[in-house]
Amino acid sequence: MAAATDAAAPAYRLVVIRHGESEWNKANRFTGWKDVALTAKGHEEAAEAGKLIKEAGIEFDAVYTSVLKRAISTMWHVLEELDLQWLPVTRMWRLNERHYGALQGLNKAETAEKHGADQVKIWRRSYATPPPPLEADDERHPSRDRRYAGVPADAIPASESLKDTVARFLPAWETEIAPAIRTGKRVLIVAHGNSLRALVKHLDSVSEEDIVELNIPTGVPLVYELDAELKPIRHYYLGDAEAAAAKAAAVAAQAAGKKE
Ligand SMILES: O=C(O)[C@H](O)COP(=O)(O)O
Repeated sequence: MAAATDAAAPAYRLVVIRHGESEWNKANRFTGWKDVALTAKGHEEAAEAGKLIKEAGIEFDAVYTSVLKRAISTMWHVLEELDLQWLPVTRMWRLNERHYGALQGLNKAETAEKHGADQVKIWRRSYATPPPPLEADDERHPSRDRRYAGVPADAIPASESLKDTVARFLPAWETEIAPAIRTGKRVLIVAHGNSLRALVKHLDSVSEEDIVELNIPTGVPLVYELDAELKPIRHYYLGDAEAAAAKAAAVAAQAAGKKE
């Protein structure tokens, strides 16, 4: 795609979507790399995301997603709504959700009751503080999951801060996704709340202070219009902006939410 001549006209457009509601989103549990499925509502959200993209007349040439089924299933719904099931898909562990360490499986509200709301907000939204790690011999440790067999042992996390997530996400962006966009490929990324926070922080140069208050809603297409240097000109959610903002606020409030 030629670089835009009009300053307001984007050179490129990127669409990113957080997966639809998952079983552990519904149960208000820390999920991270636990490979949970979408709920019925999550499947509906994913199909609705595809419909919104189709109504907006947006097309794609390449799709990137994680190796977790809540993102992969969301991608399938979107491609089905667009009748683009044939598109090339790249599944990358680097697009996985942030690893939540030993918090994975715990209820967020119960964890806030036990450790305090401030501590949970630090674990969920701070930039450089990781959650407590998994022990190496924990059966949940990713080194025991054959889908990560090709990942160097020192790259497999037992817990991740957002800073760690940015550091392992960016090689995927710099070496595969951004070059594809620069060749003119119209790209869709279907990923996770915190791996997308990592991308948004990079794209918009969000400060370590401001990133604390950024939350990504499930299943709502986020459109980035980029200039020739892949710098954002503007970004916006498709569909009802107030509904997207309300969903993002609900994500922020989960630590005070549902107990099991
Ligand atoms: O991994 C999870 O628990 C969620 O997908 C993201 O959780 P968070 O919004 O609490 O970071």
